Amino acid sequence: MDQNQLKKAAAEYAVRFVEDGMNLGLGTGSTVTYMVAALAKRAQDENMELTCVTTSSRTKRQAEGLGLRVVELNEVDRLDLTIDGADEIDANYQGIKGGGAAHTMEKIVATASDQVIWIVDESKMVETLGKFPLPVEVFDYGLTQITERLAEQGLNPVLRLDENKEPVRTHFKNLVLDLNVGQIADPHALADQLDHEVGLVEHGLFLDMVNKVIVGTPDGPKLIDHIR
Ligand SMILES: O=C[C@H](O)[C@H](O)[C@H](O)COP(=O)(O)O
Repeated sequence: MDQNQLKKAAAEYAVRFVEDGMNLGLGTGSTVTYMVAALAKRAQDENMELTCVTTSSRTKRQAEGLGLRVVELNEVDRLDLTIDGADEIDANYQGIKGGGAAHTMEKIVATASDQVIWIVDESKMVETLGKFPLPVEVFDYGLTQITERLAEQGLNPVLRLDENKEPVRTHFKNLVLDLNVGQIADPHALADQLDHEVGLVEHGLFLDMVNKVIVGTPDGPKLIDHIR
């Protein structure tokens, strides 16, 4: 099975946790694309009433195009469940997200959710975070200075460029620095350090946030439950 088949299997498994009447957070990325397709089908087949909040314009377009009801986050009090992908998950179920530059919206939505499920293929599961560069969203204003400060801390920031060598922009029109930090032995310490960095909008460390992980494996989707 290739990586996309594993992603799809995990994504399709996840929609069983959706219940009629839920307020749902929908993440971003290739795995989420499979999930949104499966969700829309289930909602239609079972005539479910769902209210969805999206974490990118890509997901919004797809969800609305498939007939799901999408509202702004400010229009709901809480979300019952958010289903999202991840770039790396360690042995303690801490994650790195933001490979698609959507981590700021994703973190706000995850924080507003009672339950969070991550759907990944098995290549994303690691012992220790850090092989995947850690994304941080920053303003244009003060880019030179924040880049230098992060470099001084040994975090090796690299401005993310697209295929045309233009800077990647987030939903909020900000920039992304990818930090090449190597093995992140203490994710909480690094998150704390980044949380105190002036001009840093949000980083891609998602700590103590996930309740269930669904891992696509060649033997079928594996559910890791009761994480917190
Ligand atoms: O910014 C993007 C998100 O954090 C994605 O959830 C993450 O990059 C995983 O994406 P994919 O499912 O495409 O591997």
